[in-house]
Amino acid sequence: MTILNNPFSLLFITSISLFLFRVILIKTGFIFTFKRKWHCIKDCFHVYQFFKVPEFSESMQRNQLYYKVLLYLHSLGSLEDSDFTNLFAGRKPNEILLRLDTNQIIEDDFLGAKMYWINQDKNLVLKIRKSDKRRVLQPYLQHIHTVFDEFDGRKRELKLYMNVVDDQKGRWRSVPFTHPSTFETTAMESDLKIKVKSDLESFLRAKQYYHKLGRVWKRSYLLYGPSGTGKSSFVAAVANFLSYDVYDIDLTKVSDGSDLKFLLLQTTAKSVVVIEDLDRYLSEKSTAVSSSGILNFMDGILSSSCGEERVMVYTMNGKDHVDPAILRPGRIDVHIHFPLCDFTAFKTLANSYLGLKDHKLFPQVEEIFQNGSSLSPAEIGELMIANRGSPSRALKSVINALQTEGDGKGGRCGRKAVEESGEPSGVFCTEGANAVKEFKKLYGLFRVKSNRKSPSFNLDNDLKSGL
Ligand SMILES: Nc1ncnc2c1ncn2[C@@H]1O[C@H](COP(=O)(O)OP(=O)(O)OP(=O)(O)O)[C@@H](O)[C@H]1O
Ligand SMILES: [Mg+2]
Repeated sequence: MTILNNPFSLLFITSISLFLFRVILIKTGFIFTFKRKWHCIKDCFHVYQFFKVPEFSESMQRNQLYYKVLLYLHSLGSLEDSDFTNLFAGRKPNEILLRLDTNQIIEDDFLGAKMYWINQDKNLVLKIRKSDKRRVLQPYLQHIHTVFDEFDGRKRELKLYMNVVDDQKGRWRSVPFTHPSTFETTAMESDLKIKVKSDLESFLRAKQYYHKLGRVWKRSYLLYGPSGTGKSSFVAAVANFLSYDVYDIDLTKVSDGSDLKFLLLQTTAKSVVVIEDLDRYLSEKSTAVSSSGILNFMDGILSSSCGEERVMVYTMNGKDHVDPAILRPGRIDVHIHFPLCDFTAFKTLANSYLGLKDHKLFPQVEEIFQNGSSLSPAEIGELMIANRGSPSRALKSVINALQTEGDGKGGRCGRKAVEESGEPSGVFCTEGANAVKEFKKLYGLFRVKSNRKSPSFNLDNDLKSGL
């Protein structure tokens, strides 16, 4: 009793009690439970409105807003404070990504209003107080667009989509696209690399031009050449260069022409749509899609929005037995030949695989290449990887392989070339030195014309005039 009569002791005991009470409140879930109950009570006195953002439209086209909102929500700090969320490994080592779970609710504050997002299966639902709606909804959606654009401009996480037969969860499954291939790592003639890059850049700037012409804003490439010459790696390099997603179409999993169009409909803008080994599918008839189905797909005639801002790439081992209708301008704008390895490509490979800029064995290798080559960059790359501990051994094994595998007579050419399919005769000799000459001539014309008009216009003018 004497302690309680002493004001100092009383003050001390009260402070200790308050401190302990605070610790209990913070350390236990009491305060959170209280807050939640309080929210529930407040909810009863407010009228809410719900706005659904579905992943697909009625015509099964992907809803861009859905992806913008999803990306926005993943950028919010409140995701970390959720009761439950998914964790995934990121692209960088030790990177952990937080991902929304089904039915997870995310809170967001905007201009003093509380916004709730509910992640339902294939829908994102915005819950907002009716009294706040008029004031904040429009600016809030605008804010989401701005955040998305900023993020998109900085760096998007690219995705590789593959088509599946089962359509329960849509026709595309995606994984992060992490292919390291770039134009720098691809062994091809440097002139050609520069021209392809500028062709792609000019395509990116040409939206208005395509629209003025009433054409779908897309550019189609044919990559053809023997196996292991870098066609698939080139597709990855294009995607990395443009920061575009990749949609890889497996034609064996497509039931018919309309199914193929449907797949295209479900791709998003800013993407590279690839069909690998098209010649094989066509000749073996290993796909249920008819040639006319392929032609319709290439034309992208379904609607202007389904083919917009796409780069279409078709790969083939050879185009000799392919219906010329498939190769005609408009369907395929640029043809790029991927030949077997030549000395220039060999030097690029030696530099990237072995770190060699020069070596005393190079003249010998060059001499063998002068007679032609029978090995692909993939084969030469493999020899270099296997012997990377000793550059001299690696070069000797390449020399050996070139001498034994090939007849040394240069049966096949060793240069890359690009063609615009608008060439009147439809033919550029892409073999050997001729190919280089023709290619330079072609791009020489590009340059001349681009000096006269804006670059984005010229490529198409060249095509239209049947360059
Ligand atoms: N031109 C090249 N420059 C650098 N690496 C290359 C080149 N060509 C092939 N390679 C290497 O060889 C491997 C196989 O190449 P890729 O898969 O791109 O060939 P491809 O032409 O698509 O073959 P296929 O016709 O069999 O599909 C890859 O690992 C790639 O790194
Ligand atoms: Mg390939």
